[in-house]
Amino acid sequence: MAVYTDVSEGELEAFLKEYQVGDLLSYKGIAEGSENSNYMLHTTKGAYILTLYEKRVERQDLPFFLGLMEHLAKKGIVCPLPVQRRDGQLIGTLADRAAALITFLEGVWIRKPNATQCREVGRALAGLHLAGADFPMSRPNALQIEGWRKLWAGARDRADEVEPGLVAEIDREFAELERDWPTDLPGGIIHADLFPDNVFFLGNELSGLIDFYFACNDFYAYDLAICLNAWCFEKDQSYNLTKSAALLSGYRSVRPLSDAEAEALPLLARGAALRFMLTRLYDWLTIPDGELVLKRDPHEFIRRLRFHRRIRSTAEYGL
Ligand SMILES: Nc1ncnc2c1ncn2[C@@H]1O[C@H](COP(=O)(O)OP(=O)(O)OP(=O)(O)O)[C@@H](O)[C@H]1O
Ligand SMILES: N[C@@H](CCO)C(=O)O
Repeated sequence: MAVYTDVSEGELEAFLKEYQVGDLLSYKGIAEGSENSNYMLHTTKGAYILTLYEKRVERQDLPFFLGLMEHLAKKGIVCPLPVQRRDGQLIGTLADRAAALITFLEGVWIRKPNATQCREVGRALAGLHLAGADFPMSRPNALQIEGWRKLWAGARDRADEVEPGLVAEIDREFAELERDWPTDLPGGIIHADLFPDNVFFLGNELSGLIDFYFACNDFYAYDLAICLNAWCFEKDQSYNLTKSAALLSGYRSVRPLSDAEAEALPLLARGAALRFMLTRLYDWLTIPDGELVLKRDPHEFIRRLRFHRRIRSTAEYGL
């Protein structure tokens, strides 16, 4: 999260009158994260997270995201619950943005996850895939190859400033991914952004999943490939095979992977690395410095992309 939009106390109090959450005691912006504006609220009834949806979230998609959280929570996945307004709606408007209140989850996200925690994440991801299978709504993935192309079009002119030679490398990558991207793997609802900062733990026990604002319908194995990118690289960008093997075995203990899914992992992981490189690159080049917004480094994902390109067998992921 981040704070792109400031909210005054008066505006917030008026907004909260639409809910049965008591009176406002305190609120503060959460600097962490990069997509939406988030505030931590304390009211006389408890703690809540207020989210104001920013550029990558379309208002028309909110019923999908919030409905999905309700659906998953009912199925036993620990995730925030959207709070209903007095009129029964889940979405309001604050400071000219679509806004929602969600329940606060206990736990912390882990800066340096261990293999046991990676196994838990694999299990939770598979659990989410199974629990989402009967969710009645669907949403195409806006960040598939076509969406990546749009981001690239907005960043390509200046990409060589970030790293010389990047334009030619990424153009080649697009050509290969477009040629080889699978078309018929098992799919359904995926989280699509299950990074360490979106998973809370209490010790080694996973205590909740947050941030469903990229959730969509896509291949399950693509979600797994996102997690390999997000959880298994160390700070020096080396790949931690122990964590990777743990994450994959955790996943497979809940939902088996077909041979076709396993074989597709290196390519899907390249696509996932490219996707996160591109959103980061775009933000890197377009968000002014000095905002209360975390600008994430695209270089990490350039290196991860190169790693996956060199993979010749899924054994290199510990599968
Ligand atoms: N339901 C919740 N309970 C407790 N803390 C929360 C909750 N939702 C968000 N947070 C806090 O806000 C931070 C950012 O939230 P979130 O990851 O949803 O934001 P984002 O801008 O969408 O970020 P990202 O860059 O990961 O997409 C979290 O790391 C956490 O500290
Ligand atoms: N998890 C993403 C941010 C949301 O797109 C990243 O680390 O780049």
